[in-house]
Amino acid sequence: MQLLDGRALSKKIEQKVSDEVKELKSTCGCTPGLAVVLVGQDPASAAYVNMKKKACDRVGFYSISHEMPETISQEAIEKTIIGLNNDSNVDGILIQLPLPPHIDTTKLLELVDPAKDVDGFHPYNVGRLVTNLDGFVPCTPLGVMELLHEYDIDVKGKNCCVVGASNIVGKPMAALLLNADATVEICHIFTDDLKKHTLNADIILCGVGVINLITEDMVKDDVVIVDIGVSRTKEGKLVGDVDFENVSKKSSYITPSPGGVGPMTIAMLLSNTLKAAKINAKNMAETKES
Ligand SMILES: Nc1nc2c(c(=O)[nH]1)N[C@@H](CN(C=O)c1ccc(C(=O)N[C@@H](CCC(=O)O)C(=O)O)cc1)CN2
Repeated sequence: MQLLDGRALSKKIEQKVSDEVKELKSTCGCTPGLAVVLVGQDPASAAYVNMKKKACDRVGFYSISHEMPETISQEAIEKTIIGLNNDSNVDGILIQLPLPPHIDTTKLLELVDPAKDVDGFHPYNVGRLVTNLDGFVPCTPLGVMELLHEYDIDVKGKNCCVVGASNIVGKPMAALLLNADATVEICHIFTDDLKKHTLNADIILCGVGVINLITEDMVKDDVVIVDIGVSRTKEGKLVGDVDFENVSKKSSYITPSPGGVGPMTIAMLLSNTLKAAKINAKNMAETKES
């Protein structure tokens, strides 16, 4: 069994982003900028935003966060997003999810300029992903593809079982795998007999947030396991969806959780923001020339 070490790969990607930022600064004087919108007091969301800010600092991005109270109105958040769409210092905009129940999340995601949509949640970018066109791809599934690539795991022709059908993880994960010529099954809360599907899979990618959902008897020998779930036990320990201790014995490759997919999410956010900044810099240079 070999570990898919997301922490190590994320450091490598950060270094590459950092080098490219230096180059961008020296060639055009541009500093990539990321704006984060955080609504409410959810401690996990606040921790993720903090991790994103620190990562921006490490690679030399400009970053700004708009932290808003739980009771903020839809209109006030919309106004903030419109302001960020028009702010030339901001290349990427991210709305930390989930949002409080009184907020219309879809409407806000649709308001983000697709060219600044570094989370890849705007329907424009979702459409480009599904049609296998270049665009912004959600960070977590993009990070999973990078991790598989790093360990030379080719998904072409493989039976991949995606467990979880969320807009952030499951659906874009399935689209990326399909674009890479995998045979893809998506299982979800209404799937009858999950084990029947997982037992048939060469690669299982699970992101539902249910502790020990995937057990040893549900996987075949030499399976590749990508654990995208994050939960906290009663004792406060972070764990994934997979019974790591027992499933790892049957796996060829497996992600630890924490230390697997999570750090890749942040690395891909940096990579997407750099991509947005480079496109902006190129567009600005072309406008100046003409
Ligand atoms: N706007 C978004 N909201 C959310 C996203 C997202 O991609 N965009 N994803 C998740 C949360 N998330 C980033 O926002 C995220 C989750 C986990 C990690 C991570 O590095 N986890 C570490 C453990 C960290 C810890 O010690 O707490 C790991 O797994 O090793 C980073 C980002 C939902 N919302």
